[in-house]
Amino acid sequence: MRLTIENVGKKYRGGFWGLQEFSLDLGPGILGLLGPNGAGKSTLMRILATITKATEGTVTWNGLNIAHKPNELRAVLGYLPQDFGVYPNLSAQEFLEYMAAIKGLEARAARKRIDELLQSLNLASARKRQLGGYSGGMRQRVGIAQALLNDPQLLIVDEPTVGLDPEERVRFRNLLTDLAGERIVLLSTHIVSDVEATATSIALVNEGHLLLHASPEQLLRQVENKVWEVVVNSNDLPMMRKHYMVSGTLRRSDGVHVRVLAEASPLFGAKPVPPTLEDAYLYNTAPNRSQLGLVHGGQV
Ligand SMILES: Nc1ncnc2c1ncn2[C@@H]1O[C@H](COP(=O)(O)OP(=O)(O)OP(=O)(O)O)[C@@H](O)[C@H]1O
Repeated sequence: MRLTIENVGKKYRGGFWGLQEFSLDLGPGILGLLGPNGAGKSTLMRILATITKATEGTVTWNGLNIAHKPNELRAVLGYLPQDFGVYPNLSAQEFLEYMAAIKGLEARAARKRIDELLQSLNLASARKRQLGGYSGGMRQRVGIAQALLNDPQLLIVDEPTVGLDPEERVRFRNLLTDLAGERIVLLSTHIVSDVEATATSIALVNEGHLLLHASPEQLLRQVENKVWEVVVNSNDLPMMRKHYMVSGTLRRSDGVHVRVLAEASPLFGAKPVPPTLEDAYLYNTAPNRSQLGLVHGGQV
């Protein structure tokens, strides 16, 4: 199974390009599509889900152009859009039966599949309750259930953890990991820890462009020996932020522990620390990259 995206661009009305010269070649695994709001993630996902057409470039699914032959992909596609709406007066069971009918599943096979999904998504006991009374996490699990009705080979989930509490978020990530295997899963998010926990590869997207496609390990290697920690007085924080690429701060009894991204030791007393994906994300997307090269001799 292969999804190939070649030089894809999407121009919106008014001439604005939401996506440009975007290329990726994907096989089975979980791809984390990571980028800030407005980067173009949903645009790409809508093109892949055959909801909107690319203005230029091609997407092929197992060699077939999805713009010309969308049905081959649609038959094996599961899609959880960002603005997934549920019908508040339907129960989970009714909603899934309705979605199965829309997807053209045969009724008996659909009932069996719905039973399995309600069990595996821990919704069986709530199946008869109206969706309007579900928590955010439960609603997202119903969203995933409808995306899995046809046991998709390509599963697309757009910002699935938005609005979930931390416990629900962790549960959802575990669920995605369990779902991987012999399918391509595309998970779009602006939350680094979502992809840290699940992705086999990460595509960083910014301003409509693919910045890079790499494994989490490759991303971490990129910032190895470039992350430093320095303890400063809280009054010095504004100055630190002005002159350095600060990727995090922690208040402790001895002062503020500031994580700084820099090519070389940024300050006297700065300690090298192991990088995280959050550091790598900032390294690639920060607007003011000149801060990386700043080397200061003296203490703050
Ligand atoms: N229908 C549209 N018409 C015009 N511009 C659009 C349309 N949809 C998206 N855009 C613009 O295209 C760019 C990419 O949007 P997109 O929704 O793909 O980003 P995103 O990475 O998914 O961010 P978010 O998480 O905020 O949705 C943004 O600048 C957005 O304003």
